[in-house]
Amino acid sequence: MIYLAEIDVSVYGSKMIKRPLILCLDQGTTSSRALVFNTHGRIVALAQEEFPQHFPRSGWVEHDAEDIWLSTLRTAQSAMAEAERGGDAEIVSIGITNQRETTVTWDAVSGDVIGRAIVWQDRRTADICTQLRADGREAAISERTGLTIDPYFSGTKLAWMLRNWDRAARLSSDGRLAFGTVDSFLIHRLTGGQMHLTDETNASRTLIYNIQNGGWDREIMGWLGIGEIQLPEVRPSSAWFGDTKPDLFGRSIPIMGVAGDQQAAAFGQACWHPGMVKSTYGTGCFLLANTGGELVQSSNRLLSTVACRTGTEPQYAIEGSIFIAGAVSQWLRDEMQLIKSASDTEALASSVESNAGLYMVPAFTGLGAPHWDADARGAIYGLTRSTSQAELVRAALESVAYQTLDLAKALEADGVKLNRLRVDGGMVGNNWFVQFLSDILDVDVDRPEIIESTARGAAFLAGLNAGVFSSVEKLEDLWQAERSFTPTMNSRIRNQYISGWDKAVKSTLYRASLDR
Ligand SMILES: Nc1ncnc2c1ncn2[C@@H]1O[C@H](COP(=O)(O)OP(=O)(O)O)[C@@H](O)[C@H]1O
Ligand SMILES: O=P(O)(O)OC[C@H](O)CO
Repeated sequence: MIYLAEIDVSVYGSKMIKRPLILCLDQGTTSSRALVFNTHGRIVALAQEEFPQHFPRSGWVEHDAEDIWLSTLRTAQSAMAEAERGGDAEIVSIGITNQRETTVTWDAVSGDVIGRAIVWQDRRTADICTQLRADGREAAISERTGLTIDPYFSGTKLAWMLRNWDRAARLSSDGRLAFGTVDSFLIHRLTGGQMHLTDETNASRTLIYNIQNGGWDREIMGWLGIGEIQLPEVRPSSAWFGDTKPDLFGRSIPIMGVAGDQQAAAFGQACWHPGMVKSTYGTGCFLLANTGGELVQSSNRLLSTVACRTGTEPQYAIEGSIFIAGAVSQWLRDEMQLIKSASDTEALASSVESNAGLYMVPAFTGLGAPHWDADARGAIYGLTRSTSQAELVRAALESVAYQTLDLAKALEADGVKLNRLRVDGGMVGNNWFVQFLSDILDVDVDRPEIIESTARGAAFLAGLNAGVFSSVEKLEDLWQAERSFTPTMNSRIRNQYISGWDKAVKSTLYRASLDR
């Protein structure tokens, strides 16, 4: 199979086709999106569906895996029909990128999903984490997995399912319980149950995968009480992950690239060299710094994680994970009903001159890096009789920038200086927020032309593997900044703002310690 990508005409088998395209399935926390990319890395079709979030108890977050599957399938079919309309273009390869850590189990024989998927934000396994720590497992888990013990990761979620769902326990003793992250579940469904696979970036978020030797860690599984389970086989991100079942898309299409959404975003942002940093603002915020072939262990409570690779050598990144970023706007819209749409936040925040001493710590599902406090809960400090809707909205947006600063400080303490930041994700459409971020970080912030970096990264992986893109170097030229934001804030005000935030976080952590 040869693709003459540069001139946009290809030979596919014996058939001449014009315009080879890549379909990317971007399965996020709040919506499933399907995007079709051409050989210039541009989007030619897009379909998106939000799906229900379930919050059955305080701190619990669930998805119905069938919603994940059906919304993925529908958006894929719709984007594909749009992109191939006219008959002069053809999708030749599929890339998958997904919300990470979210845990799905199914019956390996019937394919039936067991219970709901437990989402990465879910905190129900805090007790299992406390027990692991009490058993003295922290150092070994951190060294082998690059992660910290926290409910965020898949391992304790899987352990919880086995302890609490009779059907899961029964299937496990019969040797037919399959475990997977969302990529794995989608691959299983897309291939008609033929393939049980995952990629190494997703595996590296499970807490049961050893990133030092690249294999599932049976000892950690034993500590968690995870016995007989069918685990997915792990492949590099740019590899063959099976062909789709012919009846889904009218023909079989190869799945040629898979990556967790944050590693895919780093790849789509062309952060291919050590020291390059990107931060994605979707539901949460995830800052990844490329460390190349070096597995850097953080001394400042950041995570070590596997990055996408196209060569033979493993690649790594250091990551800071924040649980609530764009989700603050959703909370203002859905729970507080202060705004009609997330984009209303920009005009409201711009309408006030200063933050009026108001701070919101959005620890709705605990605090992630660098604090890792599963018991912390959200708080607002500095309310007065004159506090306005606009000030509250501004405090919510500001909190995302301060949380990023906390990550940047930890990164710097680990020896990686943040010189410049590439941003993407739904929230960076908000100019006020990106300017405030640049002011608080005191660095230039680049927003790329295509903010769908996650999908683009997965399309790059699948396209490189399919031969649609000839080399990583050529792809580097496709990255363009749409706008760069330069710091303009006076340093006295900046320091004053940061000091107010630091006190707000300290108070929140103190309060959590009183509740324990
Ligand atoms: N203009 C905006 N200002 C602030 N937040 C926004 C804006 N536009 C979108 N968001 C937030 O960004 C998130 C959507 O981003 P997206 O990258 O699609 O997330 P995900 O992949 O996690 O589903 C939502 O939480 C939404 O509230
Ligand atoms: O759905 P997103 O884009 O907020 O990403 C979720 C992350 O992968 C969780 O680790």
